[in-house]
Amino acid sequence: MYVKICGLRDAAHGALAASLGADAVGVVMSEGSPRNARPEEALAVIAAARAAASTHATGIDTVLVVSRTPAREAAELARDLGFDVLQLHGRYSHTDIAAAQRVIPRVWRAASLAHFPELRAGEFGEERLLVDGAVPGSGETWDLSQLDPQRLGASWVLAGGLAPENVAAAIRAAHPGGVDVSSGVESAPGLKDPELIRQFIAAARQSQVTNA
Ligand SMILES: O=C(O)c1ccccc1NCC(=O)[C@H](O)[C@H](O)COP(=O)(O)O
Repeated sequence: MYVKICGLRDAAHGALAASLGADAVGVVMSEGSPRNARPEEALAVIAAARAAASTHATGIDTVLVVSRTPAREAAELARDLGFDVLQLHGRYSHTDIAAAQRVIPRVWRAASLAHFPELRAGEFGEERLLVDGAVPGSGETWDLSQLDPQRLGASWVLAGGLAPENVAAAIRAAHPGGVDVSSGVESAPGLKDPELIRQFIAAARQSQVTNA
C-alpha cells in the first residue's frame, strides 16, 4: 500500500513521515489553502524527507501539489524546487498534463468523481491518478461506492476524508493501490500532528498486512 502524507510545511514532519515509512510527502502551493507553503518551506520538507528516507530501499517521492496554477508554470516550479513529482489537482486537461510532462516527467492527476464521473486511471497519460473528494484538503468523507475498480485499474490512490480511524475500512471497501491524507493527520487546518501521522501510516500498513 502506497502511503502519501500531504500538505506538509514543516521539515520535522517531512522527516517524521519518511522515517515512519511513508512513500510520498506532498507540499501544497495553492493560494487560499491553509497548507500553502512558501518556497523555502518546500525546500526544507524535500531535504528533510530525502535525508530521513535515505536508508529506505525505495526512497521517497516528493510531490508538489497545485490546483489553479497553469500546468507549465507549475511544472517549472516543481522542477526548479527539485520535486520528484507534480500533482495537478482538479480541472486540468489532457493537454495540461502533456505540457507539464515536457518539463518534469513524473506528473500525477488528482480529480473527483463529483467533477469527472467517468474518471479512468491513465486516461490523460498521467503516471498516477489520485481520486479525491469534491473539495481537496477539506477532510470530508465521500461515498466510496461510486468507485468502479474495473475502470480505475491497479495503481490509483484514494484520498478525501481519510484518517487513522477510517483508513483500514476505506482500503477494504475500495481496494486502492495507495492512500493519501491531509486533514486527517492535523489537529487544526494546516497544523500537522505527529502522533496522527504515526497512527495513519501504521493503520494503512496494518491494513495491508491484514489484506495480504
Ligand atoms: O490540501 C489542500 O489544502 C489542497 C488545496 C488545493 C489543492 C489540493 C489540496 N490538497 C490535495 C491533497 O492531495 C489532499 O491530501 C487531498 O485533497 C485529501 O485531503 P483531505 O481530505 O484533507 O485528507
